Amino acid sequence: MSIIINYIYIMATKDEKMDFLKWKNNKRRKQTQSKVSRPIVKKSWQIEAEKIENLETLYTDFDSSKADVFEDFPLSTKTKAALRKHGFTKPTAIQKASILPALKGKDVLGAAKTGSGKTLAFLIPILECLYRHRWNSLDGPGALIISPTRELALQIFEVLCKVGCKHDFSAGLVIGGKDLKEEAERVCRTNVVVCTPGRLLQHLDTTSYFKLENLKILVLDEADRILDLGFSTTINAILENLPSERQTLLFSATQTKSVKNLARLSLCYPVYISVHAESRHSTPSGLKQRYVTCQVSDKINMLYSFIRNHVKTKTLVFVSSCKQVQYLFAVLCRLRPGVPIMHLHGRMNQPRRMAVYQEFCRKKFALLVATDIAARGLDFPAVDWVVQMDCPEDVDTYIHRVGRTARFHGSGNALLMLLPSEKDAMIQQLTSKKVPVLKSEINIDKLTKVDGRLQSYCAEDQELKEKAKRCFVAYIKSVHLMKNKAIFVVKDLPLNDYATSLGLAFPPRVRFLQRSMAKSKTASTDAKRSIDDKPETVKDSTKSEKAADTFDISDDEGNDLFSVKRDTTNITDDEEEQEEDLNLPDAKDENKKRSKAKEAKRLLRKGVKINQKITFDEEGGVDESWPPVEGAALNEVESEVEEKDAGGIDINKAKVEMQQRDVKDREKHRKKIAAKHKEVRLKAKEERRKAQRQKEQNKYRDNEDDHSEQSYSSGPDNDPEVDGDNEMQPIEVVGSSSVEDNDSSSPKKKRRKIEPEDFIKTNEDCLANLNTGMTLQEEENLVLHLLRKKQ
Ligand SMILES: Nc1ncnc2c1ncn2[C@@H]1O[C@H](COP(=O)(O)OP(=O)(O)OP(=O)(O)O)[C@@H](O)[C@H]1O
Repeated sequence: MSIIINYIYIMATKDEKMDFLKWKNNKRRKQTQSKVSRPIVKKSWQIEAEKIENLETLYTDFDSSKADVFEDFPLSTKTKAALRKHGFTKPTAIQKASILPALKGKDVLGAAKTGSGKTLAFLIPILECLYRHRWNSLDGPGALIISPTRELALQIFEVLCKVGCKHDFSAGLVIGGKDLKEEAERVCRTNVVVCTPGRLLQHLDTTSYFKLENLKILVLDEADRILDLGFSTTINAILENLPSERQTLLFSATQTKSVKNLARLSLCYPVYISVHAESRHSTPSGLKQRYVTCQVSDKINMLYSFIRNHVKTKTLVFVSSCKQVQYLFAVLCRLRPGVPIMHLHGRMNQPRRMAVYQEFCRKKFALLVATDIAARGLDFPAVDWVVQMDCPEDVDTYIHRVGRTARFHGSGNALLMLLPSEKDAMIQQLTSKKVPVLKSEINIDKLTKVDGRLQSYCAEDQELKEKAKRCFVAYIKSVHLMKNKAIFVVKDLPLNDYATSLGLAFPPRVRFLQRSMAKSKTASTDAKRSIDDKPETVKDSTKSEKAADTFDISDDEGNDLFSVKRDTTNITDDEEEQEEDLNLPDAKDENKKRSKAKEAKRLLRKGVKINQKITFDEEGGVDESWPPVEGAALNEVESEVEEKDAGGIDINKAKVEMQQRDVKDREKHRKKIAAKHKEVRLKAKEERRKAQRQKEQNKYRDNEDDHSEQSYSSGPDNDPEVDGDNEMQPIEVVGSSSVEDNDSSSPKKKRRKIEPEDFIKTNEDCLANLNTGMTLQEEENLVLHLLRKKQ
């Protein structure tokens, strides 16, 4: 091309050359001009990289104490936009203090009062961390948030969806009660995993392709709870799967400072941030706290009276165990105090739990009875009252429970019911931890008493009675297992009164308690003996006694996520059930049993017959009666003896009687079944026989003309068409199986398998039809004659 241009240039005239040079210069000038003015178009990733670089430089110069709004924070535009969108404009104290160190990549231990916005304090650094690392779905899990309960995990997930709505990360909720396989497929592609410890470990164990080796940031919400004994094995197993080079954030209203716990997390120069450490109280300022002292037997009356006086409020009631929740919920539903009643505990199935949680969030006025699964972290909107029917395990539990109200600058009320035995020690502990709780006096006489109604409910509803029994045992068990023996003294509980207040006539027997009391008795006598022998051993034996009473578990009975913190090895579930079922006579109950016997006598005198059922057979005779006549007679005799003894039910006698009745009943039942089977069998045979007869008659008619001989030998047993001579043949043939065997050539004979019953019937039928009109003697002679002839 250039050769051609050069050739043209040589050949061109001077003017032409001048023009060409002009044109060339002009073009060059324009080209250089356009190059200067055109802006450099950068790729989006380049812009993003620059922004991230700028953000990181801002971290060093930023003073969070001077920043009043999120807009001032060195955050990505996407995070800021989402915060704006959801109305989060001003950061709270904990957010101000902890976001910056977390952005800088430091390990943070954050502590602040309940409802002070700790969730955002860890969610914002998570989003920024992944944004800085330019994380995407192909990178898998980059952040992990562990929560102690499913409800709290769901709540965190919902807030994450709000503040992360402008980012492109994927987030997943990994909690129990869902399809594991389906979850496994998604969890590997999830960038931010919000989970409960048990479910996460399940995935780490079973989902082969789920790996956390790229994890950048780990968050433990309610860290002290997650790091306590209840979760220790699960958390240790999870930590083994995490990379050692990661950032760790721990948040709680009651933060752990246990070096042992923190050492497990291998924190790197952690920053401890406690924004309310210097404040006067450890609970929110808008929270009014009161306590009342009452007997355990007055608790339900007090709760009912409270509800009746606070119908237009949203109330959360805490009790110690699932079984107490179940019973309270059942009776409150029956009592209809005029407010929607809900319940939440760990033994409910997952969809139900979630439904209750969401419904209570939505409701304006409602009452939720719950165990401590609702104590931590849950942000139910506008709760007016928190009522603690049972004394919490410790002050931390108290702080979390009451923290469900008066959240985020709001106000609320808390009421704590204390037994006289619990009061002093608990109040002293609360005061020492800066919890301002005031005493309230209650006029017990003015309470609305519901125990009478509960007793009648229990009498008419066996299921409710069982619930009451379980509630009783569960409460005693929870008190027995509490760590702090200065507060929780099970032997001071008035068991009889408590049982009556639940609607039970007698307190169910709590066997583990009796055993443990017997143990402590022997321990104390041993100690006495050792005092006499060696004074220096006293200390040790008292210690061992205390150790026997001291247990080491948490109270989340029934919550599959909360594993037990206390040592329940001495009390098995089976035992508990037995204890609930058996109400064996006690020396103490002697009087009550006697009065029951008297009551029975009174009924007999009046002629009241209880639960009598008589069934008549077809002839009008008595087929069945309840109670059985023999049994009733037996009872009468026994009741006389019992009256003499006046000592309640004799279990051994009752057992023997029950066994005898059982044998009789089984025999009767067997006979009935056998008779029924026989009837069915006979019916079937009759039908078969009829069908066969019909078939053979038809065949006989068809072949009658052509093969008369054959017809006789194989013909019907009782064919009415056959004549005198031939009538005898079928009897022999049918009766003799050998004939059938020998004459294998005849297909007709083979077809029918003759049963012995058939034979009897057939012969009878044949004989009935073969009326020759001769005498028996004549017939015999004829038969003999024919046989001889045949031979
Ligand atoms: N900066 C903010 N601006 C407005 N509202 C906020 C802000 N931060 C948090 N909140 C609101 O405050 C309430 C309590 O927040 P959050 O649940 O995070 O408290 P918490 O400290 O984690 O409580 P707990 O100790 O009980 O777990 C929530 O309803 C939340 O939406």
